[in-house]
Amino acid sequence: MSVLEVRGLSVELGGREALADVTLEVDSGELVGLIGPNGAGKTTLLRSILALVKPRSGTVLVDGRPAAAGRPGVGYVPQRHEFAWDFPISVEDAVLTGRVGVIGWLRRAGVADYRAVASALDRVQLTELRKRPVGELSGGQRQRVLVARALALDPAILLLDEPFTGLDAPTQDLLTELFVDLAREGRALLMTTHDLASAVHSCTRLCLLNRTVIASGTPEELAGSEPWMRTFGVTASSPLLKTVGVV
Ligand SMILES: Nc1ncnc2c1ncn2[C@@H]1O[C@H](COP(=O)(O)OP(=O)(O)OP(=O)(O)O)[C@@H](O)[C@H]1O
Repeated sequence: MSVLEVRGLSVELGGREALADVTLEVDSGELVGLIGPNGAGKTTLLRSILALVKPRSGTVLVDGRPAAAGRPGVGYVPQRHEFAWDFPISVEDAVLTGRVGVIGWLRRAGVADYRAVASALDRVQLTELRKRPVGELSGGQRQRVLVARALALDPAILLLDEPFTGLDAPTQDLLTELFVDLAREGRALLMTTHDLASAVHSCTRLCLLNRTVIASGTPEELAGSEPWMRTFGVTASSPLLKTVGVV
């Protein structure tokens, strides 16, 4: 059984079809790159998996059970601008908010919660900054906080929405290495990204999306230009094809 199974998912937003008959599976041990142009429906797909968007039709199963908002087992790393960085809390407390679904809103965090936070901070190499207010962090440090916040749940699947936007090369390398390691340890990862070269290099599988799944396969299986041209609506002379190494 796959960790994530999306079957025939269609979603309408503002009277327009954002996703049409999307079928996708992500297994334990996979780092799947969700690739597509602006407006392709990538974020909508992640939000549907989190049950934050109601589909018109289709099903989403996580570990064989219907997706439900806030359920443990699904770690979500939103785009950086979606988090309230001006909220006066420390790095440690921001990461702890990732466990609210486990702790409950009105209960105090326990030893297991603080242990999970410490371990997540260690994985993103932020232990030294744990007492710093989140408002004082750089963009790269903020991105690492969001990853730690999702990891603190010890999720079976990690959903990452454009985790590399605006990051310098060393921070991007650190996170890429972490994602590859998490997949090797048996987690399932689904990541949207516009960094095509990096996705081709580091993902075990790519899912090309433009409202529906145009193609899915290992980077080697997607070595022809046709699915990329269809997904992005570009011609055979597009530099994009060079970036992904298919010409
Ligand atoms: N709340 C909303 N109401 C109406 N339409 C929406 C809403 N959110 C998104 N859309 C539309 O749904 C489509 C898919 O948007 P989505 O954000 O999922 O794309 P994306 O692939 O994540 O894009 P990007 O790469 O630009 O982040 C777009 O046409 C967008 O305008």
